[in-house]
Amino acid sequence: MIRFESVTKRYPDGTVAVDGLSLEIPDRSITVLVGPSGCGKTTSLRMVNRMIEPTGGRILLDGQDLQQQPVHTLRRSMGYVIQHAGLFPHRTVADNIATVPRLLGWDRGRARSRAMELMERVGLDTALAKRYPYQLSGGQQQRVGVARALAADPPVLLMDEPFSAVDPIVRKGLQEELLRIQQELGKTIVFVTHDIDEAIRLGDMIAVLRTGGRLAQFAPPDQLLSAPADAFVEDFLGADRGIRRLSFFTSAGLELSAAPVVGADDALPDPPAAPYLLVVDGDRRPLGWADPKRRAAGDRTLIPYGRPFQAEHGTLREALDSAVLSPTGWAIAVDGDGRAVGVVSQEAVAAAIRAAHAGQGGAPEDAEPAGVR
Ligand SMILES: Nc1ncnc2c1ncn2[C@@H]1O[C@H](COP(=O)(O)OP(=O)(O)OP(=O)(O)O)[C@@H](O)[C@H]1O
Repeated sequence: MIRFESVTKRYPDGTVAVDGLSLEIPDRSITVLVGPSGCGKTTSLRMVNRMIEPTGGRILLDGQDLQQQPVHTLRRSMGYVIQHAGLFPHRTVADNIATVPRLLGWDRGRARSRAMELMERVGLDTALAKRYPYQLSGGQQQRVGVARALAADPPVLLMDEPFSAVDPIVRKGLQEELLRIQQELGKTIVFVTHDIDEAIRLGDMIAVLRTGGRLAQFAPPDQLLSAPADAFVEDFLGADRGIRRLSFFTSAGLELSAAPVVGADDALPDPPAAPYLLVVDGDRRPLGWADPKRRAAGDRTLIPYGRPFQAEHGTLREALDSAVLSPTGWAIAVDGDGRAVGVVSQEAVAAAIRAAHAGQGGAPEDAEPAGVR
């Protein structure tokens, strides 16, 4: 565990970048430091690998004061990833990744096979091994940066805005990759970002810092969203925190109704069983909604269904989004293969949200308001 004890950093010009920071960073999880520009995130992170020394307080790693540990041993136990990856421009991808193993005295062959293994782990085609950093996209460079940081299998990974320089889609891919790698490797990751959405997405714990390097709140993302400590944190979280919090509730408990389903080429039942009928293909994948009134007038166009949600592995946020996007007001639930397994109304999603907020942790069995039962 990494423990900050009343850590202060005052730069020689008098700037107090970090002010009495106390924090316990749990092992084998992702802790995000987030806050506005200049609030001391980078300074805090760099004090962990002693690129910057505190001017007050101390930092302990597994109970040992960092000051007591030789800097080079410490740095080798901590991978470090920065914005723009910071790769060595004149070294190939494989040589970049193998930097620390080579420093540790591994022979060339072993370091190289480790580099190949890590390229696969971070989702890079090993055919890129002989390229130079300038021959890669920004996202690929960041992956190399992550692979390089993981090369000597350090228990701690320090990441300073590692995904900030890439576009939102690449960034999402990198975030997913990091979560996947973390599931496999279980590192102690300290991650700096100024983006609260990234913090919520990645963090097991989130430390919100305010200008002057003071801790505003330290909490898991769900708790941060449900109970911001003060107006500063609330403001920093943004206006739609209620909606974002729904990402932490599963959709698995939503009671699905069996939609009146028809095949693409089928005639509609007469009389129709519902105001709208869900039209599916031969594999039960949704195609759209049929409106019996339109059909009667000879119009066979389907009403678009928006975006279905995953019945078992989705969230209430996705179910709500799905219901809101659907012109019929019904969200379509699908299984892992995209096959329709049922539908749920906006009202039922709303009831599930009320129940979740009432502390029931999921969706109610029926559409009754939570307080009634
Ligand atoms: N070497 C230095 N000398 C003087 N002041 C510094 C030095 N490095 C950083 N600072 C100041 O310390 C404060 C914290 O800087 P730091 O880089 O830790 O913030 P940050 O939260 O990472 O910011 P950003 O999100 O903009 O990267 C800022 O006011 C910054 O100007």
